[in-house]
Amino acid sequence: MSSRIELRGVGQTFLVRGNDDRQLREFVALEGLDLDIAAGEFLTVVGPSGCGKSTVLDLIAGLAKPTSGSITIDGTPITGPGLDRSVVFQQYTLLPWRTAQANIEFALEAKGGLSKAQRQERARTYLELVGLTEFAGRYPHELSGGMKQRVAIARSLSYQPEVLLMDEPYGALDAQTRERLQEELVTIWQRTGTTVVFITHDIDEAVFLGQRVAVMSNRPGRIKAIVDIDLDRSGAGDRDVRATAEFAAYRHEVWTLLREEHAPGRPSPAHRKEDAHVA
Ligand SMILES: Nc1ncnc2c1ncn2[C@@H]1O[C@H](COP(=O)(O)OP(=O)(O)OP(=O)(O)O)[C@@H](O)[C@H]1O
Repeated sequence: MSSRIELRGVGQTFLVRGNDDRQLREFVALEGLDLDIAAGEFLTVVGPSGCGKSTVLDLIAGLAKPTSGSITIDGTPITGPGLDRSVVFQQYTLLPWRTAQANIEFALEAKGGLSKAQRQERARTYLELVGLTEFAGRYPHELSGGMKQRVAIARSLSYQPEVLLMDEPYGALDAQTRERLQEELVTIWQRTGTTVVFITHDIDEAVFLGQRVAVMSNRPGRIKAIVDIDLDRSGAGDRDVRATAEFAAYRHEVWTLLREEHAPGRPSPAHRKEDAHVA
């Protein structure tokens, strides 16, 4: 239940109005972006604000078409949204008039192909996976922010997508809830083998979650470097993986790459583009 995704020479140009003359002009958000995402991998994406992270995710989701280049999933061009891919956004997009369980069932109804009993069973299974069995009957306003996001994740996983696309899904959560959900997500990913692409501003989050961290350059966005992360996350709930020396070293590597983007004239000698694994 996983898919391989390839982006080749992807460019995205938007037409925007100039501040002064209000004339339409081209705005290059992405240019010549190459990226390979292996089947079943957990890839995190970091980059300066406005570098095009969400644009990349929208393109993979099929919510937009690139101006140039190609994007394929298992060799087939992506031409629009599909049930093989599911997106989780920062805002909890739950229906307020439906319970947690009914929100998931509703999404499965839209997908089709399952009887009512199967939908109910599937919704229960995924609520259990995110630890919300006891809250199945609650409405969104009766849930905490972290719980709502867990329902949104359970709903996305319930379609059993091959690819889970996550755009800053934990951005609005407090630090402790965020860490717990990161650990839960790693466990779910290990169990399901889904391909995950996860966008974040948070370097710790990117290092903790990703098997690889893709660092994007300033606009126009490209993949500047890929950092392979080899961390033992087993027992992450009991062991503070984030406090280990390995974690700190990876964190520093990603931080330095990002730092160069904020001060592009002064690359650090240890992390010049040619020293890193450039995708
Ligand atoms: N539909 C659009 N029309 C015009 N410009 C757009 C559109 N969508 C995105 N942009 C511009 O493209 C650039 C990349 O936007 P995007 O949201 O992908 O960046 P990002 O890296 O996700 O940003 P952030 O980290 O701040 O969320 C930004 O400068 C944004 O203003």
